[in-house]
Amino acid sequence: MIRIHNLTKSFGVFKAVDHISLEVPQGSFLVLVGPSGCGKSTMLRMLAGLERPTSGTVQFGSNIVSDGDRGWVIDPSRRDTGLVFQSYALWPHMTVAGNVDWPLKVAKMGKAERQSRVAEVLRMLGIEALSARYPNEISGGQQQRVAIARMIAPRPAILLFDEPLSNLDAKLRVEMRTELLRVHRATGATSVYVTHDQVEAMTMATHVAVLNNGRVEQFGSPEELVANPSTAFVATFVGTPPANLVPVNTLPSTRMDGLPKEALAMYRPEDLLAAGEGSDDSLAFDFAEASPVAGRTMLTGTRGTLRMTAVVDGAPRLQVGDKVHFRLPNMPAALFAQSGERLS
Ligand SMILES: Nc1ncnc2c1ncn2[C@@H]1O[C@H](COP(=O)(O)OP(=O)(O)OP(=O)(O)O)[C@@H](O)[C@H]1O
Repeated sequence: MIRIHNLTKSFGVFKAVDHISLEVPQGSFLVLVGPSGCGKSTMLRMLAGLERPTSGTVQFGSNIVSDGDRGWVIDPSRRDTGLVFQSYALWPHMTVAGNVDWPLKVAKMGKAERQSRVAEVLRMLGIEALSARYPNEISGGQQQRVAIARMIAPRPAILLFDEPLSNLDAKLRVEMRTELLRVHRATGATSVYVTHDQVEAMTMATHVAVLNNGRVEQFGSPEELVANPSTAFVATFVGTPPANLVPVNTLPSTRMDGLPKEALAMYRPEDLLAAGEGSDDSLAFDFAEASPVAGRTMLTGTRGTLRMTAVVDGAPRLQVGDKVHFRLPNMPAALFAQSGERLS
């Protein structure tokens, strides 16, 4: 179990992490997701013991491992955590096996036991054939596997990942997601994974915390966040593609009835229809792009700073310069205040 209570980290007057509280049970895969600068890495560094909280506590199982109010932090090497960064940070002068063996040596494990554990984790990551190579003799994806093997070798109870896949190409990234989840399950550890990529978050997590400006916008399962976003930020951040928000006062009059004029209306891409001609229940946008997705078409239009995306069957044939008319359902899926809070 990981319990984070009122965790805050200030740099001068700036709060990078601002009173965050959340808890996940053992074996969870918690993803911290949000835009650049929202405080994800600072959170992870506090979990790793690399950064002292300004206030609040971090608890792993029954142990408090960081206490900002009392001003103490258990050393990173004594927290039973493993850490993998975006840059793999392998030791260039050591072979693959040497890199994986190193933390076991530091832990003073006996030689025979070390050998068998190194072989076991290399096998688990499918890199046993590379054991005698040096880091500069293997690919980026293979280096990332070595970094993961090195992290799990000492059997830490908590695995911490900071954007571990962002240096890999798109195809490898998708493969490594599955691989990482397999390793996570095989170890029985609790994982915390930082990413700015909501697709990664939604596909991997048991629990997601969407961060924005150092605060948790919403904490829940991927399904909950998509089905029931509690803020406008979450509504337009998660989902493939994310939901659309339109100011109520720009809706066609047939769709505005009974809605508060100042609010933002949320429409899901799959609830819209697209046409080349306008009607009294449609909104006109400048056609921007269309792409095939799983036998359907994803269509996007822009109007000033507004963007609208629909996923439809039978899309009209459009070219840049054409108008696309999105037909709206009777009621929006949700309403948000201009400030972002959910109204209904
Ligand atoms: N040592 C520091 N001194 C001052 N400000 C810092 C320090 N470390 C981080 N910050 C600030 O705290 C905020 C959060 O940083 P953090 O690295 O946690 O963000 P992030 O969400 O991980 O972003 P990214 O995805 O770009 O890595 C940023 O505005 C950053 O500039």
